[in-house]
Amino acid sequence: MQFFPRLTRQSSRSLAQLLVPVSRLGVRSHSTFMMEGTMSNANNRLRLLEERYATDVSTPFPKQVNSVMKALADETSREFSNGFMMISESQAMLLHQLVSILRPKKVLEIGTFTGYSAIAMASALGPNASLTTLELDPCHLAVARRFVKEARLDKTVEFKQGPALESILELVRQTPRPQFDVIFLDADKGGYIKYFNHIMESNLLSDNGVIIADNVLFFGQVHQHAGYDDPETIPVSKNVKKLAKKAYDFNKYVREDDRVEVVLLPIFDGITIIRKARSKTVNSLE
Ligand SMILES: C[S@@+](CC[C@H](N)C(=O)[O-])C[C@H]1O[C@@H](n2cnc3c(N)ncnc32)[C@H](O)[C@@H]1O
Repeated sequence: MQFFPRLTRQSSRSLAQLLVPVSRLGVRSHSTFMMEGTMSNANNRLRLLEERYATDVSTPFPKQVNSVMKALADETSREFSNGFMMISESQAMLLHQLVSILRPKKVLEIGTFTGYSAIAMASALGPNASLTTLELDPCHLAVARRFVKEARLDKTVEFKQGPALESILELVRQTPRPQFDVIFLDADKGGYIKYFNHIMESNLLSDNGVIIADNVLFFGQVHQHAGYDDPETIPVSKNVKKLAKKAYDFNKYVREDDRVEVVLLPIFDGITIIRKARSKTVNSLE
C-alpha cells in the first residue's frame, strides 16, 4: 500500500545523490508532495525528481498559456503561504490531457484558488465550451481573474465567488439547468460529500460525465484511517489528520453509493475518478 515507490537495492546506490535539500531541487510547493518538514523521507525526494522528469518529457501547455502558467505558479508559491494547495505541473498536464480527450462542453471546478487548474483545463476546451469555477476567498479569486485574463481565457472561464454550496444551488436554480461533463472537486475536504450529493441529486453531472476528486489520499494519511499501518509514518498536525478523516469518509461514501462507479488512483495526492453507474444513466439499456 505504499504511495511512494520503494527504493530497491540497485537504486540505493543513487540514494546519496538524492540526499540534497529540497530547496536545491528547484521545485515549487504544491499539494502532491506534502508540506515542508515531511521531505526528510528519501522516497519523497525521489518522487520530486520523478515529477520534474515527468514534466520534462510531457508535452508543454499550449504556447499562449505556458508562460502565463509558469508566472502564476511562481507568484502563488511566492505570495501565498498555502501555495501548496495548487496542483502540481504534471497533475495540471493530466487535467489538460483529460479535457482534450473528453471534449467536454461544460466544466465545473469547485475550488479555484489562484486559477492554475482552471487555466490548465480551460486551455484544452474547444470553441463554445466553458468552465465555471467556484471560490470562497476573494483574494484568491483576484489573482485567478488576472491570470485567466492574461491567458486570454476570460470569455471561456466564469467565476463565482462565495461558499461553493451556495454557488451550486445557484446553478441548480438556473433555467435551463446546466449539466457538466467534467467536474473537478478541489475545495474544502469536509464539503466533498455534500457537494457530491447535490451534484447527483440535482443531476448536474451529464450521463457520460466524470467527477475528478483531488486529495483523496490526503498527505498519505487516509489509508491509515482504514487500518493500513505504515511503519515509516511521519508525524502530522491534528488538522491534517482531521482533514484526512474527511477524505476517508468521502472515499467510503462514494464507494458505497450505487449511483456511481469509482476508481481511486494513488497518484499525486490521490485522485478519484467517478462516473454514473451505467444502470443509472438515461441512455442505459437496462
Ligand atoms: C486546494 S485549493 C484549490 C486549488 C486549485 N484547484 C489549483 O489547483 O490551483 C482549495 C480552494 O478552495 C477554496 N475553498 C475552501 N472552502 C471553500 C468553500 N466552502 N467554498 C468555495 N471555495 C472554498 C479555498 O479558498 C481554496 O482556494
